[in-house]
Amino acid sequence: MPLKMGVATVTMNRPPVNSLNTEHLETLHRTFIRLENEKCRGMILTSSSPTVFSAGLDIREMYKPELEKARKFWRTLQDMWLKLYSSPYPTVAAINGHAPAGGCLLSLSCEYRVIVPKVRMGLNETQLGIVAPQWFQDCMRNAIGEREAEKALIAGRMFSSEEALKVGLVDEIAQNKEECIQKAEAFLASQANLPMLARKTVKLGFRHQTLSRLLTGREADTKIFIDYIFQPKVQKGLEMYLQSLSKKAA
Ligand SMILES: CC/C=C\C/C=C\C/C=C\C/C=C/C(=O)SCCNC(=O)CCNC(=O)[C@H](O)C(C)(C)COP(=O)(O)OP(=O)(O)OC[C@H]1O[C@@H](n2cnc3c(N)ncnc32)[C@H](O)[C@@H]1OP(=O)(O)O
Repeated sequence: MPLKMGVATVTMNRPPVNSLNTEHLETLHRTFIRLENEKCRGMILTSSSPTVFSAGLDIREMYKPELEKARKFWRTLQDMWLKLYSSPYPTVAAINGHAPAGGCLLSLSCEYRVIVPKVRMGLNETQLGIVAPQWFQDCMRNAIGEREAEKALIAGRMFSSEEALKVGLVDEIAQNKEECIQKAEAFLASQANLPMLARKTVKLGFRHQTLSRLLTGREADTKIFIDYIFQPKVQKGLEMYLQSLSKKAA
């Protein structure tokens, strides 16, 4: 995590697709805490993969899990997201590859998004037979508005880079990762002279409702997750999805 002029670039590096298991989520969470403690001036979130930003939650954490491990997984996801979404420093996602589901959530939790061409992003959970949790949905709604979010979430729509720009899911398209990072740096530079306290206060004001919805209902949210994924038909769906992903690789 190099810090250049107080700006950190956090590069996810969990091959092959940066899927988010408990350990990876813990690493991200610790990183965001550290950045806050070190009074970081801005953060760029990106990926070491040439084709994938993040494939979202690691489906193997939800497929036939032990109960306590599944609970820990979900709480760690909540912790990571609460830290990122409420970060006092400016955040940009340099989306240099596909960003389905939890990968899309990571980018939506940043303040500004730059994407490369020919990749896809969105909350596709419905297509997997699972449901994007309320706080995932809130992040999408906050980015693109009620009507577009409702349509996208019901369909589990994956947007192309161009569609994402058109609907406001991202702020800019860059030609490649290098340009993506340049544009991310330019956004952070544009924020650098703003008084930090005022900036942070306005940001948290906008995000307060979404944050408190989870903060006041964390246990209930965990229970909803556990009850949902332990249903036999949901497990069957996850099994088939995992098989389809493996078949694709074969
Ligand atoms: C009322 C209800 C309320 C509460 C909610 C209840 C439940 C909902 C809970 C949570 C919400 C879920 C959020 C998620 O994030 S679920 C994950 C969704 N992700 C996806 O659908 C992406 C799947 N992956 C892909 O589409 C492609 O892999 C991708 C486009 C990202 C990259 O393609 P590429 O061709 O480069 O790689 P692959 O050959 O497909 O994959 C390589 C390797 O990685 C494995 N893989 C891929 N994605 C995942 C994943 N998300 N988790 C685990 N493993 C993954 C894939 O199987 C291959 O493995 P192997 O065959 O062993 O090489």
